[in-house]
Amino acid sequence: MVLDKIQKENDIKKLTTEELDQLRREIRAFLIKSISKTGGHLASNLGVVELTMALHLSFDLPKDKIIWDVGHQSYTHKILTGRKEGFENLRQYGGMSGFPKTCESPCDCFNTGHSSTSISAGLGLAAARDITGEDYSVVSVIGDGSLTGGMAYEAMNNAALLKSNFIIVLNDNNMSISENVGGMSKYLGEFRTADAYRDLKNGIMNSLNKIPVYGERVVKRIRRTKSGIKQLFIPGMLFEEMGLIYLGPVDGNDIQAMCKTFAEAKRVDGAVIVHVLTKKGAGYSPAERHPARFHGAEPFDIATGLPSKPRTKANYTDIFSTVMKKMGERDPKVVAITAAMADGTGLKRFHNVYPERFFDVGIAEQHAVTFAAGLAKAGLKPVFAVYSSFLQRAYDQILHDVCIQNLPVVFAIDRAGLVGSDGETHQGIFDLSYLSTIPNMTVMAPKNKWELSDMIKYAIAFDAPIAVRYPRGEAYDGLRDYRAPVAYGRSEIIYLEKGVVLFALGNMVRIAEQVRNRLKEQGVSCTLINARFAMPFDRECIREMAEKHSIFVTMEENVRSGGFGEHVESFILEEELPMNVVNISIPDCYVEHGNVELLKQEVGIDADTVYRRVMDEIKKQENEEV
Ligand SMILES: Cc1ncc(C[n+]2csc(CCOP(=O)(O)OP(=O)(O)O)c2C)c(N)n1
Ligand SMILES: CC(=O)[C@@H](O)[C@H](O)COP(=O)(O)O
Ligand SMILES: [Mg+2]
Repeated sequence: MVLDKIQKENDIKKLTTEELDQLRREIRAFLIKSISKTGGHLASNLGVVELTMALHLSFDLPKDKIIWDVGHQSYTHKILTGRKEGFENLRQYGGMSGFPKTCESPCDCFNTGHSSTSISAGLGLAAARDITGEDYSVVSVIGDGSLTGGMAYEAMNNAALLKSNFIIVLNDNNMSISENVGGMSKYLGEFRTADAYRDLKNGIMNSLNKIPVYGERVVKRIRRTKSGIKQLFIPGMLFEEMGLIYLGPVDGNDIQAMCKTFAEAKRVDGAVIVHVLTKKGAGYSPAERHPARFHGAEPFDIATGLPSKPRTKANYTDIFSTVMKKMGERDPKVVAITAAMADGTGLKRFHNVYPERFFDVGIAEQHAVTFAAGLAKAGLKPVFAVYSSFLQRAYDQILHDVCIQNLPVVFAIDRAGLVGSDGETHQGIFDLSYLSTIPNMTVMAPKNKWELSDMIKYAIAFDAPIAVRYPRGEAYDGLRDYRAPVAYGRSEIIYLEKGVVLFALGNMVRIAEQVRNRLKEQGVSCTLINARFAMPFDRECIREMAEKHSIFVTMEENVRSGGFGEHVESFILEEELPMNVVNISIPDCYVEHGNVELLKQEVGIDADTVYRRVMDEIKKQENEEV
């Protein structure tokens, strides 16, 4: 196996041309086999095998710096830097991350996970290098999907100004997770179909270049001129007009051609963009045919490409998807927005039925929020479906554009809570904190699948900013009989006793039920309340509980700081209610990748830990009484 010759970075440089050809096949086979077992981002990785090899052949790691945008396509880079063994426990607890991690290897120079950050980070490294007088290349690899994110343009604008030597590799597979969208995607798409035009341009440039002295000057002048000739002959003119040098497009299958272009890019002064054409899923036909399904794949059968463990129960996203379709039918003012996550958020169905009321804005969460504000201002009912961690970057738009004007935008926040294998960049554990402090914002969380449906309907009918947060994965179908109508700021009492109150939010109600059963076995009487609203939480109910309870347990899947429990606790203190508060939440830290149940134990929000903490509090109070 040629792959066995790769033990560390730069080993690839010792291989012959024939061995390189063998290596690309072996890497593909290896990726397909290992991801079929562990799951992971297969399609994007299959597309960049040759591109990654060319980068590793052309640059000197770890001296040179490669920044992978999002980082979901960094698997070949991990293999080429001696981490092949890590794939056995890819994205599992304690195992190798699915994203670049500086703690894993000196060849990972910058952590990523969220999109469109690589050009800014790369430019920062390049500017620092220039100041400190060091000598290394900086390369940011960004996909065409990630190039729909605003930060990428802010960074290119700045790169043109700074004039630092800096290489941007545009990995263009004509796909985001699903179809890429928007003007830039259309612009890049034209390069793909313009083979004849490209050949013509290359032919003319080459012929001119061959004319001694004058030819080269003419080529330079053509590049500089703003005339129509330039428009005709120079692809990537948009980038060149911005002040970046454009090279390409280059065939992302052709290692030699890419190496040649990278060598040319290194000689360029200033920022240069190398446009590489790749194919998502390349080399594995199920992934080529269904790149979106194999973007983030669950374990699958290699022969058929079908999931190894087909899902039997609906998840929260499915429920949201069904309700949105219904609401679209009921109310023609309902419009849906996604930031490049139509599949992941379940809006695909809404799109199929109401294409004219569906907006995929690209990976542009900030724009999505302000765009929703505009739609709401004009009388529509926008629902922005978004993952909790990706909404983080739109904090100011939520505050400045939606909440100050008190506009009725619905935030359907999926992946709220621990998401598992994507790890710290993707855990949705901050939204309660960042939303609850914004005046005019209402925040809800459902205990089960029926309540999610009720809350989405309630939110769409609501006339102010409102968020419904729900977790990744299977929707809870217990507590079906508890379906009191949703009322503003009111909780739902599930069992009313005395002594201990479990005041649980969202999917923590399920855990609270388990805790209560165990407390009952020990003869401890226990009230269970489904909080429903994180903001405004049910103050009236808390006051009432103080009459017959001495222990008040808040339960949430969010960090402690600024979270639900902290707000409730400060209310109890302010009102001097005679109850001791036990705050069950995630400690203020970043939570790594791993199985969600395991992570819950690790951070102390599982049933065992909650039960133990309540029993400790009971004992403490008993001791105080003696
Ligand atoms: C801020 C943010 N929003 C959404 C995502 C989810 N996401 C991950 S990869 C991806 C598509 C990226 O497309 P592209 O950059 O072209 O890479 P490809 O998958 O095609 O290789 C999206 C939307 C993210 N990681 N970060
Ligand atoms: C890399 C990235 O940001 C997405 O692909 C993400 O991994 C999707 O997560 P889900 O699997 O929860 O949809
Ligand atoms: Mg792409």
